[in-house]
Amino acid sequence: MPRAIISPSVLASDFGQLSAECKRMIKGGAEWLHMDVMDGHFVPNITMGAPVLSCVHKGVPDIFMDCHMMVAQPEKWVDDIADAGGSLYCFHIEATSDAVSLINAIHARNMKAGVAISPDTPSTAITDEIGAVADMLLVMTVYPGRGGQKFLQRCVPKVAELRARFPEKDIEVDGGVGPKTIDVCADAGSNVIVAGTAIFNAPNPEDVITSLKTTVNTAQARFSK
Ligand SMILES: O=C(CO)[C@@H](O)[C@H](O)COP(=O)(O)O
Repeated sequence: MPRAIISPSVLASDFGQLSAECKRMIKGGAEWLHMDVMDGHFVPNITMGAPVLSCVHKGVPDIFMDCHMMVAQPEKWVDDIADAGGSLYCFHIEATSDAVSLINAIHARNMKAGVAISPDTPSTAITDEIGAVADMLLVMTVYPGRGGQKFLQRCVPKVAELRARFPEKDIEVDGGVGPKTIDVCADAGSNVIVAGTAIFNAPNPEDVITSLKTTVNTAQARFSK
């Protein structure tokens, strides 16, 4: 049964205090930290790249960096992100023509490989062949590019479709996810939860982390029956 994993999106955090914010999230129960890498090409925004991730990794060596590569040429950054301490390299299927080779290259650098789909991409773009070799599948529930957007409920059936085909994989949702939207995500079968605004803007982030985790674990227990 895939376990619940909460991956706070640091995009909503205080960027000047990244390492401290990551430590605070880990102390609050987060297993992963979601690092939004945006290149200004694949998405109309620029955030951070390997040099910043490397600094965070030096400050928090045990961190699991869930690197969401919103970049136009995902093949280009595998070595840099691995050298920076990335744990999972998640690329967009829309940005590559050979997902299986890219997954092999990511694995060759000892990172887990994730495959993301944007809201207008069908879940079937993740073919059985691609899904079989990927470690994680990411269904975006907002258009990639910035935090704080409204959750797109119409993306949720894609989670259910992927969960039916890949019962043992990690399936992540990202965008507008929080206490008000977690139920539909968990019921559809998502077990890795990215939340930015809902966690970082909460008076008690650790309470939100605990509540998201409980909802997901309860839903996953139903799946395993
Ligand atoms: O990658 C993205 C958006 O591009 C996400 O990771 C968001 O940054 C999540 O933030 P919230 O929607 O939870 O505020």
